[in-house]
Amino acid sequence: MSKTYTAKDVAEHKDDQSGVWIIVDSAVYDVTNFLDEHPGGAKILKRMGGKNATKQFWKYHGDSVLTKYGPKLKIGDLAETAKL
Ligand code: HEM
Repeated sequence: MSKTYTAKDVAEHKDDQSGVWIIVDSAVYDVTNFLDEHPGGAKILKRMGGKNATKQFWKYHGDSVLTKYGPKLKIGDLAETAKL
């Protein structure tokens, strides 16, 4: 079973200390260990830490990016949109 997180949980993870989590669509990703690997750079990703990055994500990437990295980085779903 996948975990669910609230937007508040995600908002508490926005720096090196707490970890960097982002929301894309209804999923939560922990990109803490991906920051230095990100081809678009750590800075732009860090800036979205704790936030809903859906709009920014789809502006720069296609489905294939989530197919490739999603399984590695996804930690759960957003509680508000989780289907029971
Ligand atoms: C789960 C989160 C993310 C993953 C796995 C990811 C992965 C990647 C990958 C694999 C690329 C290389 C280009 C490609 O294959 O399409 C890339 C490029 C890029 N990403 Fe991300 N990214 C993430 C989140 C974000 C976010 C939130 C932003 C913006 C705030 C962002 C901005 C960019 C930019 C600007 C590029 C460079 C595009 C270019 O040079 O044309 N990424 N990212």
